[in-house]
Parts: sequence; structure tokens; C-alpha cells
Amino acid sequence: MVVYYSGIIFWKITSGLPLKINMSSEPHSHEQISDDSASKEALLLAACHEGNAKQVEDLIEQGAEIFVTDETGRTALHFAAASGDVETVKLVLKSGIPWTSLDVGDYTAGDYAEAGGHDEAYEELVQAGVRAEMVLRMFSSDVGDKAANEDYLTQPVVYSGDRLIDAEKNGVMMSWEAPLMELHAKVICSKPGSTVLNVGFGMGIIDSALQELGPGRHVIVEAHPDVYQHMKDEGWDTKPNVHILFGRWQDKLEEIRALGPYDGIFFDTFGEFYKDLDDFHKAIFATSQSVQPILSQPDGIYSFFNGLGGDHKLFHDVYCRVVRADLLALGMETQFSQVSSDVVFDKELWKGIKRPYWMIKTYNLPTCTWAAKD
Ligand SMILES: C[S@@+](CC[C@H](N)C(=O)[O-])C[C@H]1O[C@@H](n2cnc3c(N)ncnc32)[C@H](O)[C@@H]1O
Repeated sequence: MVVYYSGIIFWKITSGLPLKINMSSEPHSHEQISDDSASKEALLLAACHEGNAKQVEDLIEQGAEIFVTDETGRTALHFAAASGDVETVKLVLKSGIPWTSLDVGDYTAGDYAEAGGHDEAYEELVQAGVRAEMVLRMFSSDVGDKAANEDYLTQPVVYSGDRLIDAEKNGVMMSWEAPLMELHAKVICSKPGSTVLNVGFGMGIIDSALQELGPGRHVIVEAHPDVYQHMKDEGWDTKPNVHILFGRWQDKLEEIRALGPYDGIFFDTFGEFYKDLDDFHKAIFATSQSVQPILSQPDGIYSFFNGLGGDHKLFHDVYCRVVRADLLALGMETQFSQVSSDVVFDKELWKGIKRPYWMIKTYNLPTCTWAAKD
């Protein structure tokens, strides 16, 4: 953890500007840049590093290319963020450098702002991210990526000690999440006898925690045949208060509804995208004169595994805002409780896993309740 968050990043920020500037492949190849313009780019990155917005503006006007990186992949945005000067950050963003830029060490501009203790610059980056995501969705397709989820569902998964992994060695679920799942269970099952719904069984960690809390009815939706078999091997199909719906939640909505409404709902699937999560929200919170929502009103509580943007804090912070705004549009208010997730910085934890899916020291546990009606 120390190396990831402070060691390398600190070295990078204090290392100053490397003498050599590498041009990114777009919009110009290396060969297209003359010596003269390359020195303008060096000045531009230096001005960003100093947080000198006026000089950055002048250099851009003089034709300095903004889409440059240094030899460690730092963009003008990384340098502007490191300076902490909000005007420079704004200017660089306005000039087109994406808020999602990563350097070769996989650091965002947000990491640089944070390492320097520049809260305002960090906030500017978050706001830029939220705006960009909101605009992007206006142009993106309205269809969730069914193919990716079906791909996952047709490949075998394996239970191996503290983890459930798919055919490509992605961690579908890992036991380090157990303390989080226990908290999620308490959030959605606040009293014995509750009717609860969990979408995605995985290792059954949240379902075991829910059972401890004595729900009256406990519905579990699971789509993977190997996971379903595992559930049966463990006797989940014979527990008196448990109903298993085997299939994709998208195909089980009628049965889900018939077994509800629910006092508590939890959602944690795999191989799905933000669009799928948003679709799930639309399905469970939708109200109309003829149809009651799947989550009971007014006291139902909803939560979900909040791994959104989980490999970069800046992406995660942006998506916490995006999901909160989307939920509010559906009549739900969201509170995030901060829970330490420091354990994920233990290198041993991710051994054998293709890609760590959570690399942030604080987990934002969402509790969503119906917003009061005026
Ligand atoms: C991350 S795991 C859930 C872990 C669980 N929260 C626990 O405590 O162990 C995700 C589960 O969702 C299942 N899944 C993936 N896509 C699904 C879908 N469309 N509908 C229902 N289940 C799905 C996966 O097979 C997997 O078992």
C-alpha cells in the first residue's frame, strides 16, 4: 500500500520534469514534431507543473501541442494536478486532455492532486469526470453488454480456497470481501423476519451473513451453472426460507417480483457493466399506477457491491457521484459509509489473479432508501 500510494507517486512528483519529452501517438507521431515545437511542449509541461495558467494559455496560443507526455507518460493534466492550481487544471481539461489520463505507472491526475494535498484540484477533476460521463451516455448505446455477461456464464468457474475464479483467472469473488458483505447484510436485513433479495451468489458470503440475521424469506438469483451446482452441493436449495432463482436476473424479473416486495435488496453480479446496474435499478425502483416497485415502500433498503471504478480512486469517486445522481432520478437517496479496505494492498492477496479489481483504501458502502415525497 505504501509503495502504491505514496512511494512511487512521491518520487514521480518530486522528480521534476524529465529533459526528454515523448510525444503521444495522437495527434502527432514523434517524427512530425520539430525540435522547435518540442521545446514549446517542454515549456508547456513545465508551466503546468508550476501551475502557471497564464503561461500555459500563451503557449497553447503560440501553437504548443497539448497532447504530449513526458517519458513517464505524464500528461499536462498530471502536471497541472500536481501543481494544485485549479485554473491550470481547468485550462488543461478545456484543451481536451481526458480526465481519465493515466501515466505509465497507472496513476491518474487525481493521484497527483491527492499526493500534493490539493483538494480543490482533486474536486475539479471529479467534477470534470462526472460531466464527461453524463455527456458520454447521451451518445452511447442504450443496450447493456449482454454478450460479455453470457461469455462469462458459459465458461467454467472454480472455487479455490479463498476465491472463486473464472476461466481467465479473474477474481469473481474473494474472501477478503467478507467483512464488507457482513456489513451489507446488516444494512439490507435490519430485523429478523425481513424479506430479502440477493442477486449473485458467488461464494455465498452475503447469503450466509443474511441467514444469521434470520430473514423470513430469502430469495437468491444466480445465473452461473457451476455456482448453482455449488449452491445445491452446499444444501442451499433445501433451506426452508430460501428460494433460488436460477438464471440471469434480467430473465427472472417476473419471478423476483412474484416473491416480493422486499424489505432489503443487494446486488453483486459479475461480467456486467454500469449500464446493467442502472437497468437493475430501473427495474426494482420503477413505480407506476398499476405496478408496485420490487423494493417495498416506504421503508425498503437497497445496497450494492460498490466496486465501481475500483482500480483508481478518481474513477471510483466520479462513479459514486454518477450512481448517486442516477439513483436520485429514480427516487432513491444514497448515503455512503466509509469502511477501511486496506487489506487489498497486501500483494499476496492478488497472487494468481489476473487483475486486482479493488485498489482503494476506503470502501464506500451504499445505503439507498426512498427519498421523502413532497
Ligand atoms: C461477485 S459474485 C457475488 C458474491 C456474493 N456477494 C458473495 O457474498 O459471495 C457475482 C455472482 O453473480 C453471478 N452473476 C453474474 N451475472 C449474473 C446475472 N446476470 N444474473 C444473476 N447472477 C449473475 C455470478 O455467477 C457470481 O456468482
